[in-house]
Amino acid sequence: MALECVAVLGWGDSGSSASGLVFNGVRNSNRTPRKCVCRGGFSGLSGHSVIKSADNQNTGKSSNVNDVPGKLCKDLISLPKPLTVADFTVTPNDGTKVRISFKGLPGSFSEDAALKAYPKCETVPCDEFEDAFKAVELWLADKAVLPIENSSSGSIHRNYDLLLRHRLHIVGEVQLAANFCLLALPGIKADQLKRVLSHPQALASSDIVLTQLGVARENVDDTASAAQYVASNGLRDAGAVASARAAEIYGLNILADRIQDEPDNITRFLVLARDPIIPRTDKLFKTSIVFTLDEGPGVLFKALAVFALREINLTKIESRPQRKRPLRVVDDSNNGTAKYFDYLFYIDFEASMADPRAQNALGHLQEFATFLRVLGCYPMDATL
Ligand SMILES: O=C(O)C(=O)C[C@]1(C(=O)O)C=C[C@@H](O)C=C1
Repeated sequence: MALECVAVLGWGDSGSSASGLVFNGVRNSNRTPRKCVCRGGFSGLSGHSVIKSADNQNTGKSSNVNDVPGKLCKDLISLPKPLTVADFTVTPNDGTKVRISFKGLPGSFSEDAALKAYPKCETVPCDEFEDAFKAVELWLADKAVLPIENSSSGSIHRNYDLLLRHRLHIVGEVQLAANFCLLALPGIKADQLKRVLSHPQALASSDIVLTQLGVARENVDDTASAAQYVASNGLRDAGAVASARAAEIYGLNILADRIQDEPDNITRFLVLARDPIIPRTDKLFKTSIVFTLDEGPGVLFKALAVFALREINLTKIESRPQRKRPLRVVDDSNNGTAKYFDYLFYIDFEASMADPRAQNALGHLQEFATFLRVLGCYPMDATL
């Protein structure tokens, strides 16, 4: 019995950070000459592989430089080295740039969140939230950073729905305090402005200042798009609510800083990736799940009790209609048949999936949930 080695190496992800080993297999085979299929600059497998010279490939004789007197290989250094255990570790933060997709233009707060999580990253702006998901699924980006909730305007429902429709995993969260600035073309004063453009959340959060100015408000897709629009169209009667970084990128002046009504306007973003991370217990982890329940009195109470019983703190609960099953038909002996809206419940709780309490709670929930999916288990962001 001979050994056949097949190594498929060099895991490229569209020129970005992750480069490492995808698969490395050594298997037994009854067939003769042993094939080494190597890609991406490596060849050879520790221990077992034999590199053949061109001369003896047809004869099937073994090739060992020690068998060929006086013909010692001159460029031993250039020969491929056997893999070591270090080759099996993919290190995305080794200086090569991790690519992060986000919705918006450069200078948006979502890009700030991506840069907070990965300061050296290369950001990948996307038109829509769904494009940011797809960019990761299609390996155009390594991760996506998307807003999920805001301290003043609440949940970003679109992203809850997309989490379920796509199969990415939550691998992190980022809390970002957005500082809204009023921007305009250089030389323009605040009292010259007739309208102000921005993301609806930024406009709503800057209500006091905008009301004082008496300007009309115009919604655009993101704060940086507002700045870009004012700048590229040379609008002298329009301002933008956006970040100081957007002012710099698009060449606008900051007329007023910190114009948000609430001093702390915090947005929580999720970091999504193709693969989950390994849950740990040596630091604070959070787990996000989504589930559905049967109809009946106290079922949601029972679902929440699986966490309360184990002293697991819940940090967020959200319900969304089930699009594919919008109504549930229930028998009602008095009035015939009743119809109820059917919901998906999203819960974030403070425990790692490596913690037996979390495993038991989910095992318990699974006994009566009609559907349950773990969206991700990730380190908590306690910084601002
Ligand atoms: O418009 C932006 O700059 C965004 O990144 C989007 C967004 C949001 O979706 O809520 C994110 C955070 C800010 O508070 C305002 C807007």
